[in-house]
Amino acid sequence: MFTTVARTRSPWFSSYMDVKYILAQTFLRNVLTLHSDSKCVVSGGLRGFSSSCSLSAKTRGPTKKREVSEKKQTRFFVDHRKVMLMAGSGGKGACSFHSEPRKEWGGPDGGNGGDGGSIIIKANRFVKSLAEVVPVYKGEDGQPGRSKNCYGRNGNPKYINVPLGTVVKEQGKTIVDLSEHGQEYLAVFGGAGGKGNRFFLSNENRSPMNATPGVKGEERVLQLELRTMAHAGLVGFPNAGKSSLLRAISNAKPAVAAYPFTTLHPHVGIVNYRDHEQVAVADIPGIIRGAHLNRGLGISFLRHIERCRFLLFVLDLSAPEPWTQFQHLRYELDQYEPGLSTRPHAIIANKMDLPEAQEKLHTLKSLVTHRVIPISALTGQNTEELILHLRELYDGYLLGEAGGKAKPTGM
Ligand SMILES: Nc1nc2c(ncn2[C@@H]2O[C@H](COP(=O)(O)OP(=O)(O)OP(=O)(O)O)[C@@H](O)[C@H]2O)c(=O)[nH]1
Ligand SMILES: [Mg+2]
Repeated sequence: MFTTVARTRSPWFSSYMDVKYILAQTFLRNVLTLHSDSKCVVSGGLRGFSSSCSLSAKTRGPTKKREVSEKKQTRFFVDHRKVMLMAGSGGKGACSFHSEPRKEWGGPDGGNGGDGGSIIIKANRFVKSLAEVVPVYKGEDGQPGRSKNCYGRNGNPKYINVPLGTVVKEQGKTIVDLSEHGQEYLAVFGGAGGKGNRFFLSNENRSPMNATPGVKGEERVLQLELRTMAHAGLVGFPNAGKSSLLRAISNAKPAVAAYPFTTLHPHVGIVNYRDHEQVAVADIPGIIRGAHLNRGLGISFLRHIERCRFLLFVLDLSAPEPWTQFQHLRYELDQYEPGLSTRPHAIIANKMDLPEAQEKLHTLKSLVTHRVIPISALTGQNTEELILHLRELYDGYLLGEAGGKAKPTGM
């Protein structure tokens, strides 16, 4: 249409318009090609032109949330922290005298300073580790008092949110165990605000000149330690199949791989029963012989099973002498806390799907006095027996220890 109209005017004008038209078309084609891999609407120089190219976005399908690797997760999982807490100091009191026309000596009117803000440690079930806790906290200072009897504002309290199961310690001594959502511990008190000279007005002294400074806020160095809360703890050598077992019996999805020390921090899974009872099971990193001498990952993470009411020793029946694993595990547990291995427990003989396992099972049963439950976490073989036994242990705990309160220490 362009060219037809143009030709009626002059040949020069016509070729000029032709070139412009071609250029405009090329430009639009380029823009469309550039954006063709994403949903876009291009509005060209020509009025009313629009083109949607959302097709490629549709064919891409729903975007999948990428799984975070165990190693990356561990970077965000912190189970102990040392913190220095400095509460806010009180604001100083003011020293001033009221003065206005024809009332020159109106008396003292210096207001008091505000109190400093305290620091409170609060258990929050939405917080999963101590990674967000910083080394130093400083409370808000109170505002100073002012003339005309104006009091300074109090400093706002500062909250440190910690996960449930955080133990607060000072110089190694446990002060408080924050195990319930919303539970608070007032760690450091803010300093009291100073008094203004109005406060010192008396019949003896009609024009007090003194005002006091605010009190300095309290200071403390505390250790925060997270102890996972679960009813049962899975204890075993690396690669024994603890994480596979937790996956098989609960809703948790810890990483599973054929190399040792796949699990680097504890995972808690919930085993649900028909009567709506729930038993929490914790999978912790693998323990090796000499772990108490800091071999492997050490045994410091055993703090996570300190609260567990019963233990499940997971043995790898594909290993040469699986019964020795049981002895070594008990020894390492007792090195961490004497008597820890004597808690109610069961032995889980894992990897029963492998051919050599059956023979070793007989030997294992003849060597130990405790109940042995043969299973295969990989195929799910006999996991029902384990789930039922877990319930027996749980019920025994309810009857014996808690007298009806179905919670591990502090849960
Ligand atoms: N054949 C067989 N292999 C299993 C079984 N359970 C676990 N495995 C394999 O053993 C390897 C280790 O399993 P994990 O569940 O990661 O072992 P883990 O005890 O959690 O290991 P760490 O986290 O390193 O302490 C994986 O390759 C699993 O597939 C089983 O019942 N049978
Ligand atoms: Mg594991």
